[in-house]
Amino acid sequence: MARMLRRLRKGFQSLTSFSAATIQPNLSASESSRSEVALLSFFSPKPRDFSLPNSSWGSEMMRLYDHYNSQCEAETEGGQTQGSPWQRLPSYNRSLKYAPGGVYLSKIVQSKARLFTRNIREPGAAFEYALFVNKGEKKCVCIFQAGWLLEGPPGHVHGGAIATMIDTVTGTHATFLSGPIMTANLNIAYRSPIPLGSTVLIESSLDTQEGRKTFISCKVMSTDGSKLHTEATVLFVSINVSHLVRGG
Ligand SMILES: CCCCCCCC/C=C\CCCCCCCC(=O)SCCNC(=O)CCNC(=O)[C@H](O)C(C)(C)COP(=O)(O)OP(=O)(O)OC[C@H]1O[C@@H](n2cnc3c(N)ncnc32)[C@H](O)[C@@H]1OP(=O)(O)O
Repeated sequence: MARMLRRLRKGFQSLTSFSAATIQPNLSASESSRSEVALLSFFSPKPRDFSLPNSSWGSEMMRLYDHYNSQCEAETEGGQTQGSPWQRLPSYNRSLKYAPGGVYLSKIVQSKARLFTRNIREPGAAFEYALFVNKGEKKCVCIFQAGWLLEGPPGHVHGGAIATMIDTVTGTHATFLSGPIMTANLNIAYRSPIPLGSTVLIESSLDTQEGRKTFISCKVMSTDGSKLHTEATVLFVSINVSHLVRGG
């Protein structure tokens, strides 16, 4: 049990200690990002980072990725990091890779467990997204391209898929700010439908932290900011990681 808890804690801690990707000097940011993925998958034993660009990303997704990624802290040749409040958060297909599960999960289920938003293999089919956190302003921006498997109303994104992305972005943001949390309350107002295949911005901002409670607001908008698609308020409650192992 103590070993399980140590592994869970390690997973949460790693969320706040990522360093931004190093950009190769002779390539454009997009070329560099794409080649980084290819190289990683061939030579690195590291798990795949799903928030790096892939061939399914459209031009708007790439433009926004390059825009935010260029503002992130970069490692200099001396191994120092340049002071920038922005940081790109990597994203893996297991929420906590080493979490052994609770008494309520069999070993078979746990070994097959995959993060909901990262479990469809075909690039571009479902949730394509990358998150950037601004430590100074305590806000987080996600660029999200909604694939064809997320259809709800004809030609538009399912409300449950939008809720999933809001929970994912604000939940990651709350974890970054407050450590291990669970969503206690999620209120959503759907203002205008999101066309399937489009790229949108999801902005998460901290409202208040009161004891164990972290209150976050979230907006889903068109990339030029002219259209509000969805807004939400979310309450997260800090938990002791043993809450997850014991099954609540
Ligand atoms: C899971 C963590 C994710 C980490 C990410 C890791 C790295 C990143 C990797 C990948 C990114 C993906 C990120 C995804 C994130 C998704 C997160 C989810 O979707 S979580 C699943 C859905 N949520 C549940 O299943 C909760 C079920 N509920 C519970 O377990 C409990 O009710 C809990 C923990 C929420 C609270 O239980 P208590 O016993 O610990 O605490 P009490 O005393 O009830 O509440 C504490 C305070 O909060 C208020 N509170 C609690 N629930 C409330 C509610 N529903 N509405 C309003 N207030 C509430 C209470 O009134 C109290 O306030 P007063 O201190 O008295 O002021």
